[in-house]
Amino acid sequence: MPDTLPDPSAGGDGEPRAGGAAASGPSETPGPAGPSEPAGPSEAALASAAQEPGAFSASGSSSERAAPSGASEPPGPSDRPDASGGPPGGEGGRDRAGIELINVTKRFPGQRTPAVDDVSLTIPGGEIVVLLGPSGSGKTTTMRLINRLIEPTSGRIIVAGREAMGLDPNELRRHIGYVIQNAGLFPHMTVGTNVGLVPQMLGWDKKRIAERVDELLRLVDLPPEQFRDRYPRELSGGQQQRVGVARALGADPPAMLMDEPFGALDPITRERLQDELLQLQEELGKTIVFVTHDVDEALKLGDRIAILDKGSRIVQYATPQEILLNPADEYVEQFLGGAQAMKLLKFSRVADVPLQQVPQARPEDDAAAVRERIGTADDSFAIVLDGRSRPVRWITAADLEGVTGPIGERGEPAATPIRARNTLQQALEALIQIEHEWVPVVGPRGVYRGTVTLATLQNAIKEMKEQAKARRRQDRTAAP
Ligand SMILES: Nc1ncnc2c1ncn2[C@@H]1O[C@H](COP(=O)(O)OP(=O)(O)OP(=O)(O)O)[C@@H](O)[C@H]1O
Repeated sequence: MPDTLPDPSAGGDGEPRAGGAAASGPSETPGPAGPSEPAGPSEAALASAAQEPGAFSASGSSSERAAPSGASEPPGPSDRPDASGGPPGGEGGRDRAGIELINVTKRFPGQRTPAVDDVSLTIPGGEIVVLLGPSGSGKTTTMRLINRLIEPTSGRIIVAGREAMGLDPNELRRHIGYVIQNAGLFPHMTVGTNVGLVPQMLGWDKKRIAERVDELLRLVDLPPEQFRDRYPRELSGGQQQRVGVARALGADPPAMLMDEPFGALDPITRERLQDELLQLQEELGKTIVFVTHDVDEALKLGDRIAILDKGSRIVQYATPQEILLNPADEYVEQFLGGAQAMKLLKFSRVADVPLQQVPQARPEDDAAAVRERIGTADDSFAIVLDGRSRPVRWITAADLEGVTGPIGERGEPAATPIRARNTLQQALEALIQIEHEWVPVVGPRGVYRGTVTLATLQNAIKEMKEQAKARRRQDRTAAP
């Protein structure tokens, strides 16, 4: 490993970056030091420096996207885990690898206005929070403050219950993966070496690194045997970006900062990578801060979105649904660009609406008992689940006429399920395409969650509109 490595992330988007860790111009905080690590490599690589897997990880490696509680307020400081200290992965930090900014200001030398001006923001553990704002609003600066590539002028940052300022910057970055536009891969290293960089910095042995590299490449859908020995220039933009994500996940950090990771990709690749990120998140449940200019990307990916104005001033911080139904002001409306009703369908998730619950059955269940569960209504049925609670068939009372003993393989095959993270628009498309009037909904590992019908969608939209109307009335009453 050479002593000094070039910094592919510096000026990746053509602009000099604050605290860019170019080989000759490291970040404001010193780069990690260690016997086996390079001096001054890419900030992306360094910022995603490693940790022992799971040492700091959110409990439960999978989390369904959090259904909004209806309240637009994020959890307040009192909801966060212990901010007073304790080891990473200790009681306070393990549950929720949340991030909190408290009155954070960053004023660059010689600048009249702060790039980040007294910002307070709570990023709940296991969620994707999108920072959406125009160019120069301070999104990147905010990200770099979180992993201490730059230091705040004032204010506090809490990461997984610990004061960031009290942590060694290198230790902090071991808990936070960092993905940037154009991936920031080292061009002279193979894909495998790029992805294994962080475990290598941690001093893992060769076999363990090789296994982890292959595992990560598979995770981002790049078959290791095809991709591990290629160089970044031999990959498409989308593939490079996937490698960037794999590298950031190197040592399973509980949190990831993603700064316009898909900004340079064509729309189709971009959509595909967004879908992959959501799928990955369903399994991994990371705390992700994601920066974008693109409102559709924000609505699609964000569990919550912070809409920023100059100085990272938060104009609105709420779920996508809440923002669409109740934009805080004209600035937010302008950002949304109209067509909110369609966007509601396009970006609200099945997980966000109440699902219909129908009787359930297992192949080994007694026919008479299932018939009783189904009842007598003509359109009644039970959904049959397999041993891993996945929907496989549906069965009516008529199918069980005269049957004794277990229901076995009776009934019709269930429609291909949709996922709880799918949008209402996708649910509508699925309902239009299939013969039945309902479609099963599944969560992680295909586990059954409920069913969706046209009526479910209609009621959900009606309910959302009524909630928004009630809130507007409340706002008008509260206005002086
Ligand atoms: N190192 C620096 N020195 C001085 N000013 C800086 C520095 N880095 C950023 N700024 C300024 O801080 C403000 C916020 O920049 P930042 O890069 O955080 O914005 P952004 O919202 O990420 O923009 P973009 O979407 O264009 O990347 C800008 O006015 C920028 O010029």
